[in-house]
Amino acid sequence: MNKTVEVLPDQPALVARALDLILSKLETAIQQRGQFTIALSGGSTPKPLYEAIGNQKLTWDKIHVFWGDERYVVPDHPDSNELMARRAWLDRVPIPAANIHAVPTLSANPAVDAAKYERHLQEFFHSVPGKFPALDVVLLGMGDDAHTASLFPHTEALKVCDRLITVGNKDSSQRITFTYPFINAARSVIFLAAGANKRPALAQVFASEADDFAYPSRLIKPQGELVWLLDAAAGLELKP
Ligand SMILES: O=C(O)[C@H](O)[C@@H](O)[C@H](O)[C@H](O)COP(=O)(O)O
Repeated sequence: MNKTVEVLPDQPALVARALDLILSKLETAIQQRGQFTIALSGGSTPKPLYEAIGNQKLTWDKIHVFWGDERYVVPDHPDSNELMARRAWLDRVPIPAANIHAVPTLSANPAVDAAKYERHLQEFFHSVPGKFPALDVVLLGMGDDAHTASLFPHTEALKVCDRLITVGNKDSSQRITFTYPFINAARSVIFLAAGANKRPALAQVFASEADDFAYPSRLIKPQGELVWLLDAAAGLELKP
């Protein structure tokens, strides 16, 4: 694992750096493999990044968008990660509808939809059960409790290591999430974390010893590249 930690002066600088990184990986991926695959995170931090990507002139037919996690709500629900990304970016660019690989949430059974998303990913990547296909980029945020995607502390989702997709739980609300082994198969994992409220969780995630199940972002150790992009408020005391 190749880990880098960058502390940017503020959130606009963090977004600008994330955009640079993603555009560079997009260009390399399309040159080398003819397509670019990215999994998006929800939350508030990435929204300006999605808006910035939506302002770019890119070869949209070669770009495929997935979600690393999704709330178990209908796609037009205000909590939907898909809705946020569509409004901020995807509905503003000529990306083919087939390139937007939204998480299914309409079967009224999260486990059924998780399995459905897994099958879709396996078909897209021509992979077989037991293999973890590599996305070019998985974008992640981190909650104040050190959760990432919908992998929350001390939940069953953290024990799922033989699937790509599973059901996550935040208190009583159900989610669909990449498993941590699937995230770790990515060529690049980019965390975006901003705000002083992230400091206590970051201290645990970066500590040499701590309980991975209490601080799930610790489980993210990709075979490829791990990049933490922090603003100064979040990264002030970090000794990478
Ligand atoms: O569906 C979600 O909410 C996200 O995927 C979640 O994991 C998010 O990334 C973190 O909670 C950080 O959220 P902020 O960016 O708002 O701090």
